[in-house]
Amino acid sequence: MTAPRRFAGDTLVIASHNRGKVREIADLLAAHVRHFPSAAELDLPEPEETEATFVGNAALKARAAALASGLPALADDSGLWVDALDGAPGIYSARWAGPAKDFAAAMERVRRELEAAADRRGDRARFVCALALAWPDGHVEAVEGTAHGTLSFPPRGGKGFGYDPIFIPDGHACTYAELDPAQKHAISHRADAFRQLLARCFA
Ligand SMILES: O=P(O)(O)OP(=O)(O)OP(=O)(O)OC[C@H]1O[C@@H](n2cnc3c(O)ncnc32)[C@H](O)[C@@H]1O
Ligand SMILES: [Mg+2]
Repeated sequence: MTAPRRFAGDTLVIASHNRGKVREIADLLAAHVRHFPSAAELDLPEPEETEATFVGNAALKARAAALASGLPALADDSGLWVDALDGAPGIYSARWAGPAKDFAAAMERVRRELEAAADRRGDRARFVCALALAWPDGHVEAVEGTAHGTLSFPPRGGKGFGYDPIFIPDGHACTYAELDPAQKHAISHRADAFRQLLARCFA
């Protein structure tokens, strides 16, 4: 096995067009990287996510941004995995919200499909976050983090983004959207992935 490649520079492109994610990634990176322009700030195109896995799509997005910018780039591909829906919406989590990014509608679809699920496997779910760090020469390092929990309806809380208002992380009584950013960072799927990436590429 070859050793992981370390990140040595002071600028890392955040290859995401999702402002909620970019904010969380910037928080989690702040102590380790000096400059982290986002793909939107650099006007980089948003590639089509054609892979079948979180890691595959994270690598695709990171590689595209590294090639287009000539700088190392970090991408996040994440989503909500609902046990009773066999993992849906999963890698399609953003697509369930449609071009208008209507997460109220996407959360309502989760509720409807959960209610209709024939085998009533309950309300267990997890958030998954794959992070991929790519260099302009095409090299990629990738990790995947998870946070387990249950779903709760109606949606609650005004913090966070996306599906946060329906996800209650294990060990808590409130949803992700009711937690302050620092509390979410202590337990989130994204923080879990960052712990692994920092140990692998920034140590
Ligand atoms: O691909 P980029 O440009 O990074 O932005 P995106 O929003 O399309 O991101 P994804 O393709 O990874 O889709 C992930 C979806 O899952 C949702 N999601 C990911 N992490 C989340 C979190 O911490 N809390 C709530 N929802 C989350 C989020 O709203 C996205 O719609
Ligand atoms: Mg996306």
